[in-house]
This record gives sequence, C-alpha cells and structure tokens, in this order.
Amino acid sequence: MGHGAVGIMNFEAIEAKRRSELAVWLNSLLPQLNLSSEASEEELREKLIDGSVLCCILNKMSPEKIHYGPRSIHGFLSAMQEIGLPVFEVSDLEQGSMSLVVESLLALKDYFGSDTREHDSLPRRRWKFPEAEVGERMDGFSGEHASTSGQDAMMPGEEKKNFKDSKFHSVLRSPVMSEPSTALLHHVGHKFHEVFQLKQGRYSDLPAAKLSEMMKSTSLDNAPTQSLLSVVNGILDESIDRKNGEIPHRVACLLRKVVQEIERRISTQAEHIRNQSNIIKAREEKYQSRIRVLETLATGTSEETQIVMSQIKRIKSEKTIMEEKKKLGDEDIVRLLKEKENKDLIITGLKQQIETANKSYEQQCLQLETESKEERMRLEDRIKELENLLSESRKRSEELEEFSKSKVQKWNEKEDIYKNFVNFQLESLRDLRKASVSVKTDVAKAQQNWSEEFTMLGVKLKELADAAANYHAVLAENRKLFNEVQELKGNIRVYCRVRPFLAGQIAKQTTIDYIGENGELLVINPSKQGKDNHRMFKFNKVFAPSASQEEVFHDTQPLIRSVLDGFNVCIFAYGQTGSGKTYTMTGPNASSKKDWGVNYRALNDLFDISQKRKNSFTYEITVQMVEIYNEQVRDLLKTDGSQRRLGIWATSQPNGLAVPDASIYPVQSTSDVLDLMHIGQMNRAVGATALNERSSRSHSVLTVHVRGVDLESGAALRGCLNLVDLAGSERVDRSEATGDRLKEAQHINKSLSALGDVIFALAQKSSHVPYRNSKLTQILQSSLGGQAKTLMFVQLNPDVESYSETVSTLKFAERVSGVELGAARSNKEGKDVRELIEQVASLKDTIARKEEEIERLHLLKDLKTLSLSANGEKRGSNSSRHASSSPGRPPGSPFQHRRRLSSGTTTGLTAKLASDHDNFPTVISILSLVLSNRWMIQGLKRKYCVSNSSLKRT
Ligand SMILES: Nc1ncnc2c1ncn2[C@@H]1O[C@H](COP(=O)(O)OP(=O)(O)OP(=O)(O)O)[C@@H](O)[C@H]1O
Repeated sequence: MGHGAVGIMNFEAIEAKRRSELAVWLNSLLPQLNLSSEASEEELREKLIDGSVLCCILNKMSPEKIHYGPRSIHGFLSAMQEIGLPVFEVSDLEQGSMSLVVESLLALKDYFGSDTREHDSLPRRRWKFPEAEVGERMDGFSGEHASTSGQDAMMPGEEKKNFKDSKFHSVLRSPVMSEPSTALLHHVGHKFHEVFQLKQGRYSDLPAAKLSEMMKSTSLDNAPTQSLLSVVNGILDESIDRKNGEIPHRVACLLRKVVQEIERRISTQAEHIRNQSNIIKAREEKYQSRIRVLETLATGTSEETQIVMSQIKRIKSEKTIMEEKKKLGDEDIVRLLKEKENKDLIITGLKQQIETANKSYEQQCLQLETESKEERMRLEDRIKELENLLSESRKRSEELEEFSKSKVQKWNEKEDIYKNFVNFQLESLRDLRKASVSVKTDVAKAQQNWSEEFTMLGVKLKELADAAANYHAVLAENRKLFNEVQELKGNIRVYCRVRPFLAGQIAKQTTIDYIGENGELLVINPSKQGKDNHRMFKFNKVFAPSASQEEVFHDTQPLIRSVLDGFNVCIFAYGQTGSGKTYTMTGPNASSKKDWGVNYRALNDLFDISQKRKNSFTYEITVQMVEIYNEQVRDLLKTDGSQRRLGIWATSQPNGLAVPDASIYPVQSTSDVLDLMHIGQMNRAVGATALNERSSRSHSVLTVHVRGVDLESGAALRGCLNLVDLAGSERVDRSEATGDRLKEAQHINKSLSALGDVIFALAQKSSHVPYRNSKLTQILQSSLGGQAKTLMFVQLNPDVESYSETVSTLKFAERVSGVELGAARSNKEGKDVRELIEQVASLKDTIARKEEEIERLHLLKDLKTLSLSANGEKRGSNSSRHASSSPGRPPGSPFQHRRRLSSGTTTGLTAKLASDHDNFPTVISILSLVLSNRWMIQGLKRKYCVSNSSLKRT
C-alpha cells in the first residue's frame, strides 16, 4: 500500500474518530439526539442540517444566545464568528464535506471544555447574574449581549466592569480564563476589601453571628482570591495593631476559612493548569500526528490535499484560539503560557514547516497533477493500445482457440484413424504372420503337388500341343464334313416356292393342291377331270405361298457359308414370268430388311461370317452384276449409262471372273451391296409384256467373288457366288409376243434350253457339257460344274391359267433335282498354283477369243450358205444341227440338244489336258487351222505342259 493510501486511511480513521468524539459530546448535551458514536457524515448532516440542533447547543452553552433563533444556521455561525471560533459554510452542512462542520463543533466543544457538565455549570455560574443586578450593572452595554438569566452571585462591581468591556466579555467565555487574572484579582480583592469595610467594618468588630453567617455563606466561594488575600492581610494587620496580638477565635476561623479557600483555589488552578497542560500535550500529539498525516498526504491526491487543507484551516483556527487564550491567562496561565511559549514556538515552527510542506506539497501536487495528467493521458493511450491489443489478442486467441480446437479435433480424428490403422495393420501383420506360416506349409505342400502336377502337366501339355497341331486339320475336317453333309443332301438342290395370289386374284382357282413337309407338291388341273388332272412332284423343299423371305433364306444359308470355304455356288430362280423370281432373289423392297431377298441376305450373311472369322481369315469380297439380254452381256454396274457389250471367258474360270470387262466393286458392308444393286436394278432392261407389265426380259447375274486368306498358313480360298434371276420361262406363244418381244423370248428360251442342256449333260456325266451354247451357261460355268453347289428356286404361279406352265416348270425342276453333280471341290490355292491358274486363265482367255472368232466365222459361213443356197438339203442339215429337239419337248424348251463342237484330234499332252479342260483339243485344232503360227502353238503347248505338271504336283 502507498503512502497516499495509508494517509487516506489514517485520515478517514481520524475523521471517524472526530465524528465519534462530536457525537458523544452532542449526545451528552442533547440526549434526545441519540446519535450513534459511529455516525457517518450523512447521519450527522441529517441531524444538523435544519440548524435547530446547532442553536440548541449554543443555547445550552450560552443561554443568552437564544435570541438568535432556534432554526437559524446563520445565527449559529454569526455567534461562532463572534466568539472567534472556526466556522463553516452553509453549503458544507447541506452537501459539502462535514469535516469543517465537525471541526467547528469540536472547537465549540473545546471552547467550553472537555467536561460538559463542568462547563455546563461553570459558565452558568460565572455568566449568569440576577436579573436586577444585570439590569443595574449593564448600563450602556448593548442589550444584545446582555445576560438575562444569570442567577449566581458575583461581585457586582467586577461584573459590571467586565461586562462593559467587550474584550473581557470574550475572555470570560474562554474556559482557560475561568479564573480571573492576578491583576484582576488584586483589583477585585481591593474592591472586596472595600465592600467588607463599607458594609461590615472591622472584622473584629463584627458580631460572631455575622462572621458565622459569612463563614457559612458561599460568598467566599464567589469572592475573588485577591479580595480573600486582602481580607487575610486585613485580619493580620488588625491583629498586629492589637496589643495582645490575639486574634479572636472567630476571626481566626474566618482566616482559616479564607486561607483554605485560597488553598483550594490554588490547588484547583494547579489542577486546571495540569489539565490544560495535558490538553496542550494531547493537542501537540494531535498536531504531530496531523503533521505526519500531512507528510504522508504530501504524496497523496488532490482530494487528500483538500482534506489536509481543511485540517490546516482548523489548526489555524485552533491556534488563533490558543493565542487568544494565551493573552487572557492569569498568572498561572501566564506562567503556563510562558511554558507554552516554547510550544508556541514549536507550533510556529510546525506551522512554518506545515506552510513549507504545504507549499512543497502544493508544488508537488501541481507537479503531480501535471505528471498525473500526462501519466493519465499516457496511461489512457496505453490503456487504449492495450485495449486494442487485448481485443486483437482476444480475437486472435479466439481464432487460435477455434483453430487449435479444429486442429486438435482433426489430430484426434487422425490419431484415431492412425490408431485404428495401426491396430488394423498390427492385426493384419499377426494374421499375415499366421498366414505366412500356413502359407509356407501350403507352399511346401504345393511345391510337392506342383512338381507332381508339373510332371502331369508336361504330359498333358504334350498331348495338348499335339491336339493344337491338329486344330487346323480339325477345322478343315469340320468344313469338309459340313460340305460333305451338303453333298449328301445333293449338289443341285431344288426348292419350290409358290407365289401367293396377288391383290385382285383372290377369286382365282389354284393349281396347288397339297404341299408336304418333305418337299411333296401336288398340283391339279381343275379344268380337267380324270386321272391326268393332278400330278405329284417331290423336291428338296416346297415353300407355301405364306412362306416368308426369312424362312426361304434359312434353308439357303448353309450354301453361303460354303462360298467362304472356297466353294462356287450358284443360286438361280427359274419360273414363268410373274411367278416371283425377282421377289425371291431380290425382294420387293430393298429398304425393308424384312422384305430382303436371297441376294441381300446372302451378302449380309457373308459379311457376318467373314467378320466372325476375322481372327483366322481375312476376306476380300467383290461384286459384279451383269445381265444377259438377247444373248448379249451387259454390265449393270456401269454408272455412266453406257450399255457396252461385254466379252466373256470361253471356258470356266477358276477365279470366277467369267466377264472380265464387267465392273467389279469391292464391298465391305451390306449398305455397299444395297447401293450397287440399286444401280444394277436401275440399269436392268425391263420390258412390258401381256403377262407382266414389268416383266424382266433378261437374265440378271449378281456375282460375288470371295477371296479368303488363312492368317496362319497364308493359304487362300476363292469362292464364287452367282445369284441369277432368270428371265421368264414361259412359252413364246403364250406371251403373245411379236417382233422384238418375240426375239427376246426366243433368246430367253434358247438360253434356258442351253442351261437345261448343261445340267443334263452334267447329270449324265457326259464328257462334254455344252456350256458355250449360251452366254448364261458360259457365265455360270464355274458355278454349274461338278466342283460347284447349285440351288434352283422353282417359282410357281398358282393360277389355274398357268397350270400348263406350272407343270412344264415343275417337270424341268424335277429333272434338275435328280441330277447328281458329284463332290464339290473347294478352290484352294497355293502360291505356285495361283500363278499357274492365272496363266491358264490367261491362255484360256486367248483361246476363248479365238474360239469366238471361229464361231463368228462359222456363223458368217452359215449365213452365207443360207442366203446363197436355195438348196433345202443344206438348210435341213443346218437346221438339224441348230434346232434338233428332244422327243416330247416343247419348242423353246431347255431340254433341246444343241450342236456339239467336235472334239477334234487329241494327242498326248492335249488328251491329258482335256480331262480337265474339255475344249482344249478343239481349240488346238481350230487354232492349227485358223492360225498357221506354229511357234504360238508350240509356246502354248509348252506353257500348258508346265501348268499341268505343276497342277499335278499340287
Ligand atoms: N412370295 C410372294 N409373295 C407375295 N408377292 C409375290 C410373291 N412372289 C411374287 N410376288 C408378286 O408377284 C409379282 C410378280 O413377281 P416377280 O416380279 O418377282 O415375278 P418374276 O417371276 O420375277 O417376273 P419376271 O419374269 O417378269 O421378272 C410381283 O408383284 C411380286 O411382288
């Protein structure tokens, strides 16, 4: 705790003590007040604020002041001022510090002495006079200060004199001056003596009763000491004057009494002086403590300074009082004052010290105030800074707290995760250890088993390697078996399809009486009665009118796969005009997949299968499309619109390119095929006939060439698929054609007859197959030979009116279905073989061209003969060669026998070649005749020798 704080505490304690002292005094004066000895300033203020208590006190102490009014604070203050006691301001009592009020009242208390009872009586005894005496003796004294209630007896002369002196009036009020001074006493004593002499004469002369009365009365008590001494001296003088020197007893008693009174007074004075001395000592101590307090407060606050200033004020007033008291002391008091002079000096010194301390204190206060202001400002700034820092640090701490909380939470979470992870890892490690032990055991066991199995596996692997080596052989075997199955079914297969009645033909009668599941077909002629009106046929399959395009193709599909295996396949539709050939082969609407005919579906299938086999084979698929119209071959895929007549190979070509000049397009998808076939359809010649207004009068041949390469062996397979939509097979007379239409019909019939001739030549295993009798058979040569697979769709019109055509068609089909072509062969090509085949093909091409020339020459020759000769013999010979018909066949029937070119001479090499290429000897002989270029013939022979030997090797 600092000096200032200690000082304040001390000061407050002193103030409280002083208030307590005042309260005790006030209670003793006015018990009805009932003030607490620990009364606070406010309680004290409450009691004193109306002024009545103050006036009561004053009245109690000095009853003559009653006229100031019981409630007048100003009156009280005026009285105090008049007395010379320290006063306070009214505002102090109302709301200011009560310390000044306390000081003032305590000064009043001190003024009247510490013992209230003593002072209560003393002044009364001293100040109050009988009213008559007062009135008598207070002539000329201001009535305002006159006492009206004094009762005690005093020396009238003395009192009057005293009361006439205002200063004396004040002195009388001092408790210190309760006894008169020496001079005063002498004066008073003298008067007393006079009084005694005047009133009572000589003491000795006084009667005993009078003396006794004097002795008994209290007049001595009130007589001044000087008077008493004068009385004593008078008695003594009187006794000296007497001759006997005897002092009468009663005088002696009076003397004794006076002496006793004087002694009493002296002892009382001494006692009083001692008391005063004690009081002064106490006050000195009080001042000392106040000085210490002030010293302590020198470093205190302005408030403390204010309090100290009030203390100083009080001390000053007390000092003034003390100084006044000093002036008014009697001899003892003078002596006492002398003794106290030193004290005064000390007090003066103290005062000076206090003033000095006060000044230094004020300076210090000022300095301290300035410093405190600066310090306050600095501290305020600092406080602001600190507050800012505090708020910032609070924010930061909050943030940090938040951050640390989240961090802690995260770390806790992580810790948990790591703990779990570590536990899991440890657990896993334990498991792994266990597992590793068991695994080691297992591994040992497995090693043993493995070595055993390894041995076994080696054996099995060997078996597997052997099996793998045979895999391709097995695949080839599979294909072979598949094709053998096809062969067992017959190499020329005939499917019969009956067209439904068209819209508007519902009411017509049908010739189809029965269709069996195993290919039986019963046709009847409703217009005929009897045994011959019906006929039963049997084919590989008969499709009823209700059969869908998909069903029809389903049974065709196996042949398509054969093409990818390197077989030549020919599918053609045969039937009268309007019987549904185009419908079956192409379909009514290419845009609708459901309506697709065999052509689209076959090609689509080819792509599908080739795609499935892409890991073992790569396929190249190319397409040609030609038509044969009036025995002229036209390219249907020409996009320039030109209808150039194309040449064809004279003999069957192993590569399937029967028409080398025709456009050939590679196709990779069904859409390519659709586009090409659309072009073909547009280019196809279409003519109107009585039977079918959109009847096609030409054969259309769509040739699909497939070349596949085995990715493993590099071996190539070459297959050819001919899809033929033949022209109508009806008789010329029924089509009612004339002119160009007749000519078209004749060409159609001729080509169909040639087709029949080829098929039946093949059926009879004839050494010569007349392929060259028509363009159609020439083109289809590679697909109609013994190495190919052939499928014929026999299309029937169920209309009764077409009965005879139907029967004719069915008969043709029946004979075709009976043909056995022998085993089909795949066109496998080795590298050397391929080259040789190409050479052979080239040679064959050359030969074919020569053959064409020869034939043209023959024709020219025939025409010349016909035109020049009127000889029927020769014409008959010609006609028998060209138009001889088989017995029972209708004119234009495909079963007409055609002229067969003579085989000519066969020699060693040519005879051998002839077994494979039947036309070769003829070619050789014709070439020998037409071309006399021997070297050419020899060259050809040489080439064929080489080719033949190579083929044999293969
Ligand atoms: N199976 C069938 N279902 C429904 N309609 C068919 C069927 N077969 C043929 N037709 C219809 O019969 C008509 C003649 O068919 P298509 O043109 O195919 O005969 P065609 O034999 O090709 O004639 P042409 O010899 O004149 O070319 C066509 O309108 C065709 O749509």
